[in-house]
Amino acid sequence: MKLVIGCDQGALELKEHVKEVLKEFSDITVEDVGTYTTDSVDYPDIAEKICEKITSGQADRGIALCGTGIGISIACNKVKGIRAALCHNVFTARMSRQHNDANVLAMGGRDISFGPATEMVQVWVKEEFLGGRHERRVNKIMEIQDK
Ligand SMILES: O=C(CO)[C@H](O)[C@H](O)[C@H](O)COP(=O)(O)O
Repeated sequence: MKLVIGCDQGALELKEHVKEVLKEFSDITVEDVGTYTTDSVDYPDIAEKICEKITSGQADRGIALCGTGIGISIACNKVKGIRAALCHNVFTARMSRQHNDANVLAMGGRDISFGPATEMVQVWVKEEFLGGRHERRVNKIMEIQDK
């Protein structure tokens, strides 16, 4: 799986931690689209970079991080084809894959500590979409963007 990851200054340390966690998965390649320093940036710009990689097919899924995860997830969800899930624990991370087929995991660097983030990422990258009734609902979500 090709994974794209990005953050603003509010989640730089969490991004570096997540990249370390992802190294345990030999079948996952990671592209980091920034930011790379603590200088202030605007999270919508990072969201666009992440989503462009996914919608162009250069990445299968993404991880989007800002201080709370809120702003960057809102921005990602403005992009057609993106289902970004702001998750706070292993349960929501798992459900976002099983029920929502989320293609972006959003987390807050000022919200989630490294321990829970580790487990959330480990679960999220491996969990599969269950389909069935969930597929009908996800299809309805995607139809909204075409109205
Ligand atoms: O979720 C966010 C925005 O909705 C994030 O917390 C941003 O990282 C935050 O807004 C950045 O704040 P800063 O004070 O400019 O670092």
